[in-house]
Amino acid sequence: MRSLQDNNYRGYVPIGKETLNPIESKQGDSREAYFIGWEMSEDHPLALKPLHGPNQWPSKDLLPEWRETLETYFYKLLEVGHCVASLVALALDLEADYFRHMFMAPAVALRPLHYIGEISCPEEGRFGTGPHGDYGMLTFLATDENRGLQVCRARDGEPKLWEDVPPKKESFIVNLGDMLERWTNGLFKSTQHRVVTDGIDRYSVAYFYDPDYDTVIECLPTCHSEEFPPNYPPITMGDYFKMKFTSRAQGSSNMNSTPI
Ligand SMILES: O=C(O)CCC(=O)C(=O)O
Ligand SMILES: [Fe+2]
Repeated sequence: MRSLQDNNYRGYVPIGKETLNPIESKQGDSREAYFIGWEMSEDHPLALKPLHGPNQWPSKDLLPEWRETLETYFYKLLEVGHCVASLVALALDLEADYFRHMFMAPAVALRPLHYIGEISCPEEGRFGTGPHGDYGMLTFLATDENRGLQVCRARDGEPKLWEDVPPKKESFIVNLGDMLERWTNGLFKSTQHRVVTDGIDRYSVAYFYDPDYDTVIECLPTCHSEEFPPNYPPITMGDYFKMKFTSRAQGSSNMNSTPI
């Protein structure tokens, strides 16, 4: 297929091709996805960086309104992301626009997802989406009325307790990502989540609100003190993503645990 996912992770990902948690999954996640990011021509200076470049669009004959619909959603959600990031900043005793300069040409991603209606079985390693934490700052999830999403609050507990997140019309489910955990020195925890499906097709749309590629993710000034020094070394957004993609390709789990 012409729109198959490219090196910048843009385009179509067939059913079972992606495995978010290679340790716990015995097969690829039973979903298909389509990734779009910030639209950028090939000759744009930023397009030299990983994750950046043109999106892959199916032909207009095939899906006449696909591009316009997704682009409208993409840029509207970017505004929503900026608003919620301001609230996060205020909650952390920072200026409302604290994060804004980190989102000038951000590596945000929009991902419509279709779950194929398999019956998931976590004990046998069959998931709609394997257990993981999202890598960036915030994720805005819109889902249809079918259940599937679960979160684990006590991520270091054994056995892990997974709770259903009931779908709610006209609302977003907001997940906190790994970067927010690193920025806040563990005060905000990256939401560990997974999708288990029960034989019914399910649709969701994930929007990953993630900063510019070169943003350094380091402990925020209001989140450390002498008794509570930074737990995580600084890392750029780009290097963090590279690290996560590499460890996923090498078969590591994407579940986070509290650093000791
Ligand atoms: O489909 C969902 O509800 C969640 C998807 C998800 O967690 C992801 O793609 O990272
Ligand atoms: Fe996720």
